[in-house]
Amino acid sequence: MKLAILGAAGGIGQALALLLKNQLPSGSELSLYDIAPVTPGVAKDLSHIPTDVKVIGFAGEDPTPALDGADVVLISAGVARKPGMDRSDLFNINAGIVRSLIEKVAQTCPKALIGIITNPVNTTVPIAAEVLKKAGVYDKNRLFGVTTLDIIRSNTFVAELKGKKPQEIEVTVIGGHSGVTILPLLSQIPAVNFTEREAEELTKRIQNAGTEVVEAKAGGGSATLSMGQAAARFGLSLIHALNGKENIIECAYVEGDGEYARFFAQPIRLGKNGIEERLPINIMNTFEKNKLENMLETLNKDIKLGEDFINK
Ligand SMILES: NC(=O)C1=CN([C@@H]2O[C@H](COP(=O)(O)OP(=O)(O)OC[C@H]3O[C@@H](n4cnc5c(N)ncnc54)[C@H](O)[C@@H]3O)[C@@H](O)[C@H]2O)C=CC1
Ligand SMILES: O=C([O-])CC(=O)C(=O)O
Repeated sequence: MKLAILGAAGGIGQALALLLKNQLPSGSELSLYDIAPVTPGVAKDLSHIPTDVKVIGFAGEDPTPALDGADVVLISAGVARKPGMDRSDLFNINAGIVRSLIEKVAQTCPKALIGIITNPVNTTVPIAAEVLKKAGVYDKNRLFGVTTLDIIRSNTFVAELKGKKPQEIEVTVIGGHSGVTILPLLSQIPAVNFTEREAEELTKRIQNAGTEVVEAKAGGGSATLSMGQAAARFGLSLIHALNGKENIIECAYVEGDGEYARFFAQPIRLGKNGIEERLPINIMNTFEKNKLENMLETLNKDIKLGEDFINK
């Protein structure tokens, strides 16, 4: 299997590449691309780690050589937030970057499973879908907005609050990937109960966790290491599913049945063709139902912005 990272020289890209060099199945290929000239050097550096994963690096304007034959493409190319910015402030720069990279994916490896990390995810995923559609190669089972960071953060924060082991908690997080559109289904965690106040405060912390990191990094960027871990988990799930492993469940921001919005983060079962099944979203309590209701206007606006960017 070949996995390509676009944006591989960045904070997320390098952390992700390191984790994948160590965790991809034996015989895999890791292909690194970034406009930054350091990228072949990042690949060279990683190539000295003794695992049976081949790493090659490409820099410059054209990602085509890096994409050639890729089975999975993870995209973290673009700019990150600084304090005072909202994820939507990244749209002006990142929308064009995602468009041009996806055009190359459509030409070079149209069957690849694509994971979009670049923010604003609520909007960059619809952009990618529309570009692929225009190229005649869109398959809604193969395009994912990577929201795994919301899940691993939720697992950590719930475990902290309830004195549990974080590895034993798995929270379903639905909606999108910004502010009010991030909705952890705390009521669905087995054997863990929250007071109304705990649920309110924890939901707010999970929704603001990206900002927590942006402020703590004081102008030096946003989450890169935890995101590297999240993207490695998601990328490995895609690779294992392509390799035939069954019953791999992840939450991701994907095109679904449109019940709430055209794109919606939800639990999915992965397989050899990407999404095998969109799993039902379990019954929510009133608190969560209200939060869901309240996010939809924002989420649908974010989606339309992406669709219009390509179609208008
Ligand atoms: N989905 C999620 O949960 C998360 C998403 N992000 C987003 O991920 C993106 C990347 O974040 P970082 O790695 O921290 O940023 P970074 O600035 O460290 O790295 C971005 C990399 O993209 C490269 N790049 C820019 N334009 C490019 C192009 N046209 N082609 C190829 N490479 C290009 C840059 O040279 C740089 O190496 C940001 O948009 C950030 O908001 C960050 C954290 C979580
Ligand atoms: O907050 C940001 O800008 C980066 C991000 O998406 C996250 O950390 O969840």
